[in-house]
Amino acid sequence: MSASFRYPAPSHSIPKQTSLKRQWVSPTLLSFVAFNPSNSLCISARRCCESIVFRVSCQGGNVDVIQRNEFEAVSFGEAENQLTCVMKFGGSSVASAERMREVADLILSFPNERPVIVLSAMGKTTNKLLLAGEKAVSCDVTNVDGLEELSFIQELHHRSKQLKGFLFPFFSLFWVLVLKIKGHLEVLEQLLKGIAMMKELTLRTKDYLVSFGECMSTRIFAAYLNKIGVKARQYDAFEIGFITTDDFTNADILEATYPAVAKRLNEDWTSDPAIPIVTGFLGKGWRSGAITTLGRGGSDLTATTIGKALGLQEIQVWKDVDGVLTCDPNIYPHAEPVPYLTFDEAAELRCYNCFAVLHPQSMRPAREGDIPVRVKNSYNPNAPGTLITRNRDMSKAVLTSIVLKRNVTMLDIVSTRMLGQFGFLAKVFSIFEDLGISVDVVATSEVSISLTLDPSKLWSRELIQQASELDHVVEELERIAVVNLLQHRSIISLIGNVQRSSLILEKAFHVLRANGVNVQMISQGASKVNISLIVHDNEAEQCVRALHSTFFESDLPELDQCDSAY
Ligand SMILES: Nc1ncnc2c1ncn2[C@@H]1O[C@H](COP(=O)(O)OP(=O)(O)O)[C@@H](O)[C@H]1O
Ligand SMILES: N[C@@H](CC(=O)OP(=O)(O)O)C(=O)O
Repeated sequence: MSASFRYPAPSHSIPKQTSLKRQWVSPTLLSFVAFNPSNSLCISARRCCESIVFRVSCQGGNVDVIQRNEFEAVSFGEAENQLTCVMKFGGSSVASAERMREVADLILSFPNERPVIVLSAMGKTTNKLLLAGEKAVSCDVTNVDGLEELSFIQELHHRSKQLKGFLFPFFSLFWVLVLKIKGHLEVLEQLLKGIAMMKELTLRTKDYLVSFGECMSTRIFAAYLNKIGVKARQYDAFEIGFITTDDFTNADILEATYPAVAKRLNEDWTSDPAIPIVTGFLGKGWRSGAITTLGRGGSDLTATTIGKALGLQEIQVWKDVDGVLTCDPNIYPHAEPVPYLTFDEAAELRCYNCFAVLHPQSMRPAREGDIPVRVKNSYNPNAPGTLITRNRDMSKAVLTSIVLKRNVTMLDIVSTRMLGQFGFLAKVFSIFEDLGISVDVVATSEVSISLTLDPSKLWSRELIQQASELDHVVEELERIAVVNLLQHRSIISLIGNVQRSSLILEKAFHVLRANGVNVQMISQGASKVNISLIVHDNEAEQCVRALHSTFFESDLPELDQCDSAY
């Protein structure tokens, strides 16, 4: 088939009075997948349990089937037309075979896009893989095949590759897929046996272990698209130029990634157009050559990296919520979608030790490439979602969102005045640098510093479990200061309009006082988009709810009045 097909909008792709024979196309006519300018259409349809690709001509409004091709995929897009956008689907969007089918329909409902698809592992596969690895460490090799998590993963992926409702002929793509997925599941079982034998699970092994999730989901999805007649090509990110640091479980993407990824995807697209289906979350360590991961939720970063690398028009991040919400809906169910955000605001939504809506680093490539990011709900595609861009109209904006980070460690460090002010600050930060620990929120006076430790680095190094490492930090600091280590604290970040920070603070403190909460530290970052308040863990959720109802559920004073007042 020609490479000049393009899929049209289902609504206008085929005349209403279509005379496609009913025995061929049942009422379950699914999606129109390709179209060429000479008025011939390729249609993917489902009849009973069968997937069919039709090629029809629709000259003069009459539709005649000119070819019924059940097993050959049609080319997608025109070679001379470049890829247009990235669509990233998270685990919640592709939690089952049925969901994969819905996501495929969703992709096909954007007729003018030539997308790169980034997929996460199906559902909770990453969590299950990690749990299986941890259990394997303390289990006998002979018991590994009985691990509940392994059975769950095997069952989920076996079921998905069969994609109920689609009969595949012998020697078709389906059998290639069966063998590939079977191969992955076998290697996974061997890996878990290896962990059980060695009785250790290093960070490097952890990354290899979780990579099975994305490697399998993308293979299943690409095979499914091909089966319904949409030509797709699967890619493992670590094979196409995603070069990272060797910080296993929390690797950073290196600059070399951008040209390498662009070259590979563009060249393949130009020579043989097929929708790229790329594994999210994964990379290759530049020194070790081993598989790395970008930190939990890292597929968002994969998507924005591809967007920047290819200079695409838009990055779409499809989730299970109606966009970025005014706060975490698990904390407060009345959270509402935020229609517009700037990259700076979105970057401040990061949350290392809780499940944030966007990966903490994912805004960087989008901002650098100035590519709009749209956060959408794959369960509710009609919801407008959130559009994230460089600038937005801030004239009516006060508070945008509230982020809660729980279980944070805080240090109060008071100088013993052995060093001058500059010397003191420099020494404190050099201690953190030497120990490889990043700090998150900081507030200083001439002789004291209060700070919270950035849990992302602590977690990746598993320092949280190793209290001795924290003791070591304190020991080092005690050479120059009196140190108070405070645990079980929460950071409440108020992301809002810089121009209205006094209004935000006034309101926030009024609410906190009314709730009898004592703020232990306050900091406004250099970006000024974020005001952070540190409170005790056990007061935090109540604070978020109270702040939410004040800022988002009741009327704020007229902004003109605020402007003249501040
Ligand atoms: N401010 C927020 N806005 C939207 N979702 C949030 C927010 N804070 C936390 N979340 C949580 O983030 C989830 C979506 O992120 P994630 O699970 O990483 O999605 P996916 O796996 O689909 O990429 C939501 O289901 C919600 O529970
Ligand atoms: N599967 C990985 C990467 C990822 O981005 O997932 P999700 O898009 O489902 O948050 C994780 O669970 O962390």
